[in-house]
Order: sequence, then structure tokens, then C-alpha cells
Amino acid sequence: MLSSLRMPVPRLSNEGDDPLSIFMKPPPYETDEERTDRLRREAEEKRVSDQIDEYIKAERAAMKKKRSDIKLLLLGQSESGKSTTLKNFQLTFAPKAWREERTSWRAVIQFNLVRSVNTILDVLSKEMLSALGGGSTAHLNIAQSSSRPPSGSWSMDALDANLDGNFSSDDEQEVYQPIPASTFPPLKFTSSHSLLKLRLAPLRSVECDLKTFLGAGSTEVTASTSDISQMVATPFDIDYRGSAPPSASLTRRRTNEFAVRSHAAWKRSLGMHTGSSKTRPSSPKAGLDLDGATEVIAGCKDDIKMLWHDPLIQELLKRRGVKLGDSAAYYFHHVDRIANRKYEPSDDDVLRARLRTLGVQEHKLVFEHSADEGRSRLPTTDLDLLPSADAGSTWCIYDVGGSRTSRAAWLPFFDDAHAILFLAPINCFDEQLAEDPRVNRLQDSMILWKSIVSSKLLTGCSIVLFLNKYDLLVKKLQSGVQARDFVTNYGDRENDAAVFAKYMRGKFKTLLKDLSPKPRPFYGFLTSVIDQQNTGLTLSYLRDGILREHLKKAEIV
Ligand SMILES: Nc1nc2c(ncn2[C@@H]2O[C@H](COP(=O)(O)OP(=O)(O)OP(=O)(O)O)[C@@H](O)[C@H]2O)c(=O)[nH]1
Ligand SMILES: [Mg+2]
Repeated sequence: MLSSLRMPVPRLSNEGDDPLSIFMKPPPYETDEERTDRLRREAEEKRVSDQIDEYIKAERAAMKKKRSDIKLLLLGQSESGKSTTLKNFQLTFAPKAWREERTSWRAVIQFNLVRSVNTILDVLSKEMLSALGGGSTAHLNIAQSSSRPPSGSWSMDALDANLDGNFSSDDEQEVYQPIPASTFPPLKFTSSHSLLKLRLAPLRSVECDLKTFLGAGSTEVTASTSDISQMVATPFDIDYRGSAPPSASLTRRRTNEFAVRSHAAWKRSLGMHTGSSKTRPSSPKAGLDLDGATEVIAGCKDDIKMLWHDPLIQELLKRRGVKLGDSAAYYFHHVDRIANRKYEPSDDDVLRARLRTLGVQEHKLVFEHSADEGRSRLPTTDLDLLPSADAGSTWCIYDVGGSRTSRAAWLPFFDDAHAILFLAPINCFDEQLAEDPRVNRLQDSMILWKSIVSSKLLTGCSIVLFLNKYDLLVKKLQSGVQARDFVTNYGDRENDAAVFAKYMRGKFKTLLKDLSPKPRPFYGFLTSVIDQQNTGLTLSYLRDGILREHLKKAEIV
């Protein structure tokens, strides 16, 4: 039989004598059966080998992707502007996704406006009631946080006692003086104020509805809702001595306990509601409540304007030191547009919207444009520093809740962060923490900064400082508030925003230089993150810098 004959396999003339060729050579006398069998085996081996190659290729791609997923932590006290900065990231680098989400902020903006109106009505009611009862307003309880220390109620000693004993003697002098109590002649309210109160009363239930819809983030933390005795400035400051990195256990805790979804339930449902008619929610209740709220707010437009522009009301707010929130004046100014049945939020409206962050929120930012496309916006001298195109790359941005009650949740995110963007509001040198009125806000920011820059866990992390709310600092100093009355070390320096900012920048820089476990550069920016154009430019620099650092560490450049 032919098949059983052993055939000599011809030797190819170009075959070398290397061991592999010899090893791979078919046996000299191979039957047809053996040949078929060999070929089948070789085909199978090739298939397995190809599969392994594919696997390795996929692994490499996944590793490369993982390496390029930069993790950025936004840190800072509550209301420092972290979430607003995140919005700027989206607006600047993912404008398409931003536009799709913009409408979903409508309820938050309406809520912000309505809450301010109701706060004013509360203060007005108490003032009118008190006037009826003999003119004393000493018992007035200011509805939102006051920009002034409670008169005569706290001293430097009380403040120092709250510093966890870790402020240097120099820093301890950065303390704050109480403003003496004043007495004012009574304000003469009229029946038109009573009528205004009546006509605006429906906004009470609108606030409740929107609050229910938006969830816990719509409630600010206050001293009365938190246990002051249990609160520390830096609960994430574990006694970490730099031996073994606690990554594994921390990562587990992070995913299970702390991370919350990047899109809260309200956003999803509201996004659906305000989207095309095809995607309207099946539940009529959600639609009804929100449409109803819009209707009521639109009906109250003229009265809201009247309330805000009333000189007596403005005087009352001033006297009582009522702070309505950083965006209140902006929303009142745009009430014609906002209190409207067809209201669609603008980019600026969304940047001004306030919703407290709960826990730690992870946001995946997919860059829609490459860094190269930002080149045209940068000075030519910087062009060579820019990394290569990276459209489609992803950054994980973690936006944390900044109040003292939320800070313990930060720690699990420290172990693999590549960069930290720390926000310190520079305008708040005369304000107290909402969750603990014994603590000055600027001092709290410095305590936080000290802890972050000295953390051994964060040694390999690039740290960038935003001295934020510069626009509000300018306004505050121009209104006559004297920085030296609160920051005693400021001395005789000019009461000017640029001078004060430079002074504070120096303070933060010194802390970083003195306390970093290893030398690291100081990147400090003066920002007003409600200014989208300038913030976009700053973030472009930042993106390039962080990316470059990251690539350097990964030894890619
Ligand atoms: N005028 C002005 N307002 C700002 C600036 N930065 C933030 N805001 C406003 O301040 C409010 C609070 O900002 P958020 O970004 O919510 O603060 P946060 O740091 O995320 O606060 P938490 O989530 O509580 O930790 C919002 O209404 C912002 O629009 C700024 O530079 N200037
Ligand atoms: Mg936030």
C-alpha cells in the first residue's frame, strides 16, 4: 500500500543546519498516515500558539490602557469648588457629553433659587414677628450660614483647641477676631411685605418636592446635623508609617463601601424627563412634580424679583449677616430666564449650581479631543512640552464630599492616585465651617493641606493647588472687610486681593516645601472656577503637566 510506504522527505536546499530546523524537520521516512497525523498536530499547535499570541496582545493593550488611565483626586473642604472643577473638566474636555447632561441640572438650579427665596422669607418672618413682639431680634436664628463669627461667642483659645495640636506657632497666629455685636434701629416693614410672603408661600412645597427628588445632596451639613465632638479635620490621617502599602484591603473597601455612582438617580430620571419625548419616563409622577414646580416658580417670577430688589430686605440680610450661598445673587440676577416655563440651563448656570457631594463619586472622563488640539490656545514656547495626541483616553476623576463628616472616606483612594487637585477657597478667611462653627474655614484648609502634602501614602503623587474663589475675595475686600482683622499675621499689608492671594500662596507653598516627605514641585494657581474660559485654560496646562508626569513615571518618555 502506498500509504504504508516510508517516503524519504526531500531536504530543502535553503534549510540551514541550525538545531531548530533539525528539530522541526519531519522524520526521514514518514507514512501518509503519520504525515496526516503530524500535519494535524502542527495545525493544532499553531492554533494554540496563535491563541496565546492573541491573549498576550490583548493583555498588553489592557495594561497600556490601564497605564494611561490617570487617577485624579479632587480634595478640599466642603464648598471649596471641587464639583465645580469637575464640571469644568467635562465642559473643557468632553463638551459633547457635557451638552447631553446640561439639561439635567435644571431641577438643581431651580432648587438653589427657591431655597434662597425661602431663606429670605424665613428671616423676614422672624424679623416681622419679633418687631410685633417689642423689637428685640436677639433670638434670631440665621437660616443659612453667617459670614460673621457669632458675636462675642468665641475666642482664639476655643479655635486653637480645635487644631488637633498640629499647627505651628506661626500658623496659630493666623487667627480670627470676633465682630462686636451692634444694635440697629428697627426696620419698617409694610403690608406689601406681608403680601409678598403670602404670594411666595407656594415655593415652600416646591422646595420640599425638589429636595425629595434630588435626595440627600440637597441638604447641607450643619453643626446641628453633625456630632461636633466626634469630628476631626483629617480622619483619613491613619497612623501609616510607610512600611507596606495598604492597597489591597483599601481597594476592596473602596469599591464596596465608599464609591458611589457617578450619575445619581435624580440625574438619570431627570435626564430622561427632559430628553426627547421618546425617552420620557413611564412614571407620570416624576414628570408631574417637576413640571408643576417649574409652573409655580414661573408664576412667582415677579414676586421673587420684588423680594430681591427690596432695599429693606437687602438691609435686613446685611444686618443679620445672612449668607445665601455663593450663587444666590447670580440666580436672582437671572431670574427672568430661570423662572420660566421653557427654562434651559446655560453652561454658566450649571457651573453655579450647588449640590453637595455625598461620599466619593467616580467620574470617567473620556477626552473628546487630543491635547494637540489645545495647542492653538497655548503660548508657542510651551508647544514642545506637550505630550502626543490622546483623544479617547480616559481619566478617572474622584470627586469627594469635603465636610469633616465625609473625610474618612477619602483614605481608600490615596493608594493609587496619580495626582491631587486640592482646592482651598481663598475668600473664606472670615468664615466658619458649616459643620463646626468653632473652626475658621481658611485654617481648616491649611490643616487639610498640611496633612495631604505630608502624607507618606501620597509621596508619589503630583499635587496641584487651586486657591479658588478669587472673584469672591476681590468682592469681599472691596466691600471693606479687612483681611488683617481675621488673619492677624497679615499685618499692614495692603487690603488688596492680589496682595492677599500672593501672601496666602506663599504660606501654602512653604507648607508643601517643609512637609513633603520627598521634594516635590509646587504648582499653585489662583482660580475662580465659575469662569469657564480661564479655568479651561488652566485645566489644559494641568492636563498636559499631569500627563507628562505620569508618562515620565511610567518611563514612556
Ligand atoms: N463665585 C464663585 N463661586 C464658586 C467658585 N467655585 C465654586 N463656586 C460655587 O460654590 C458652590 C460650592 O461649590 P461646589 O463645587 O459644590 O463645592 P464642593 O467642594 O464640591 O463641595 P462639597 O461637595 O460639599 O464637598 C457652588 O455653588 C459653586 O458654583 C468660584 O470660584 N467663584
Ligand atoms: Mg461637591
